[in-house]
Amino acid sequence: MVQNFLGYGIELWGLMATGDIARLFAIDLLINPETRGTQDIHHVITAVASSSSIKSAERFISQHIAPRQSQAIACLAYSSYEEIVQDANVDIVYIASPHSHHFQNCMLAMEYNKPILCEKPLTVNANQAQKLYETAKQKNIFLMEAVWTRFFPLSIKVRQLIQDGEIGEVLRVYVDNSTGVDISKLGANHRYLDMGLAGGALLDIGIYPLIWVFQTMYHTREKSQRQKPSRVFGMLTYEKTSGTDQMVSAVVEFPASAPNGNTASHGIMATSMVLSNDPDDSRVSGATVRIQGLKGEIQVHGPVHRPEWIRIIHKTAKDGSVQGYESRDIHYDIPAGGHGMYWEADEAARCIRDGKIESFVIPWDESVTIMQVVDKIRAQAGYTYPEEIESTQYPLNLKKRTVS
Ligand SMILES: NC(=O)C1=CN([C@@H]2O[C@H](COP(=O)(O)OP(=O)(O)OC[C@H]3O[C@@H](n4cnc5c(N)ncnc54)[C@H](OP(=O)(O)O)[C@@H]3O)[C@@H](O)[C@H]2O)C=CC1
Ligand SMILES: O=C1OC[C@@H](O)[C@H](O)[C@H]1O
Repeated sequence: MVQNFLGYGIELWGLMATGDIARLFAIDLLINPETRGTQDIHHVITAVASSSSIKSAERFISQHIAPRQSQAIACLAYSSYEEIVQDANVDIVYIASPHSHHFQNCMLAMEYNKPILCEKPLTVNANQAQKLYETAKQKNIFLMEAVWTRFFPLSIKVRQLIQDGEIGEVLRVYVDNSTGVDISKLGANHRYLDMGLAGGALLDIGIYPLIWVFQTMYHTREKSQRQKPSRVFGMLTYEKTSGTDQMVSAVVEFPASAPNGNTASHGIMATSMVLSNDPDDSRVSGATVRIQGLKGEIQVHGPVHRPEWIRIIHKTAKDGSVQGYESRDIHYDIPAGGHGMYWEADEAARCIRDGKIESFVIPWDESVTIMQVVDKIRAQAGYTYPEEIESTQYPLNLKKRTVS
């Protein structure tokens, strides 16, 4: 990271892949950080790599970067991921390939000691995640899973409320992330429907309910008090043509918390690609996340991955008996017309500036534990992906993008 004359740390980003989320991330990165109150970090994009063609990288730069970044800053186009990880003018790579490829792409970046922010889910399974974090530790390289929702001010507030005891001990969390995609309109090789790209609901959108379950029931405890799930029960249905998973329901049980917990707690998650938790797009279908404690409830409204507002409901008590309820709402803005991805980028940049290799907000062991839950749900359904994308061998040549 270089320092400018005003004392800002300037993070030089290289983007690996040129798909949908890379575009949203690039636009967010180049929004003036002061619009969200960030005074210590600036981001610039110095390189973009496409595994399919140099044209794709060049087009991405001219459409999404050039209009937003000073022409004085050179942004190079590369036609391979191998080139971008060797660019000395890149402080950190953002990996935005399909999740099937994250393990190989992260290993490649670490071969050249490049710090990484890698899109969710970090990998296809827990063994791959474990191997990545072990490699990062051994080589002293920053590695963070891009679970952007956890960096929203709304999420930070929810975690703080729970830690402050606002709703008492949390016994149950319900989360439904069902996005209502019209699968018939997707091309046959869309990543959602491609087993070779680790398609399906669980890894793509089911990961968010688990992110919520863990950030409310696990991460809110002191590190020494965090206990791994005692049991996981899951069910899964398949999309008939592609064989990818389409709908998943699961219960994650956490053991009673020592020393003051009195009972086990349940994280209940549902996800579906074809059903929707907001069927008429009206935002009036109710809370998508409900965090239920002995003294009240926190409800989260809006998309599970990009939440908008919360309602805090308290039991009011007098002389030990419940008298009624009171509630208050807090609405959150995503400043400057952004998508909300800049907060995770700020965190990654600060970690690198401060010499950290792991973010406290999504610690490595928690990221692996979440993937272990995913593995358990998949194992109960006997749901596996092609061997090469489940593998922890590196290097392996995986399927390339087909450009039509
Ligand atoms: N945080 C969030 O809100 C979101 C996160 N995601 C995550 O980001 C990742 C990418 O998703 P998204 O951008 O929607 O996907 P896209 O299909 O739009 O883009 C993926 C890109 O990855 C590259 N790629 C490398 N190998 C392949 C391959 N074999 N087949 C297809 N593409 C390949 C391509 O770029 P190139 O040819 O230039 O190398 C392609 O454009 C996923 O892991 C997903 O879970 C997705 C959406 C939202
Ligand atoms: O992370 C995501 O969030 C939004 C979804 O539409 C997308 O498929 C998924 O990858």
